[in-house]
Amino acid sequence: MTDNIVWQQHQVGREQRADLFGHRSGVLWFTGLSGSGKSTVANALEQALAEQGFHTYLLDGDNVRHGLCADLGFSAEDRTENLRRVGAVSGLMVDAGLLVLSAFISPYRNQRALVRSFLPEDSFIEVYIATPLEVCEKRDVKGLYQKARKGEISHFTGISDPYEAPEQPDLVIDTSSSTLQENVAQLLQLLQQRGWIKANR
Ligand SMILES: Nc1ncnc2c1ncn2[C@@H]1O[C@H](COP(=O)(O)OS(=O)(=O)O)[C@@H](OP(=O)(O)O)[C@H]1O
Ligand SMILES: Nc1ncnc2c1ncn2[C@@H]1O[C@H](COP(=O)(O)OP(=O)(O)O)[C@@H](O)[C@H]1O
Repeated sequence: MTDNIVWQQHQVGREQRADLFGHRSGVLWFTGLSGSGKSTVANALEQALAEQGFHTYLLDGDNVRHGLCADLGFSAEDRTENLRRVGAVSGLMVDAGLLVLSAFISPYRNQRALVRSFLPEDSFIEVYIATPLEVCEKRDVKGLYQKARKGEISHFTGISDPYEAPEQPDLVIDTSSSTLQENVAQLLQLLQQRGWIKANR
């Protein structure tokens, strides 16, 4: 597909763009079951980062599926295509120098590896939101688990479709046994440890 297309090298690169923002660019990838807390945690972290003047963008499964991926469903093939597009967009945003927060179920290990393949070395942090299925199902914020149990939604992750937990996540968060404030503090600390952001900006 990319035959006869030559990559163009630009003079201003990722590092120069990120330097102008005063932080490193990269992707914080939130994976976990529906209702585990991905969006809530990513949202709260983005708010904390924005308050400190960092340049962020939050990509969220529910939102992306209204536009860029509106043609896709939830078969393994469609999820892979969803995440391929999100991986490519995340790669562009990292090149633009941004701190990207991505909240997608991304249930298969090979799909998360595909996303990683779009990004430069050391610019991907995997955050596993490991809230147990029973808790997510009890929350059932959108009523989707109830529909899945009744067979009204097929391929529902955790009920009628698989979720492959990350083998070596950079951070594990269980939102049923920690507060949002604790989650944000842990994530900020991780970003500082990795040198992506500086404390006391
Ligand atoms: N069958 C099925 N399985 C899982 N989730 C479903 C399904 N149908 C609709 N939804 C809603 O879609 C949101 C997940 O979209 P994602 O793009 O994150 O999924 S994936 O990464 O491509 O697997 C997910 O959002 P979250 O609850 O925020 O995770 C659901 O609201
Ligand atoms: N510590 C916590 N962190 C994040 N969400 C929490 C926490 N405790 C409870 N919740 C609740 O869990 C639900 C998770 O929903 P959401 O963030 O939409 O999950 P997801 O994006 O994974 O589907 C929300 O109703 C949220 O208020």
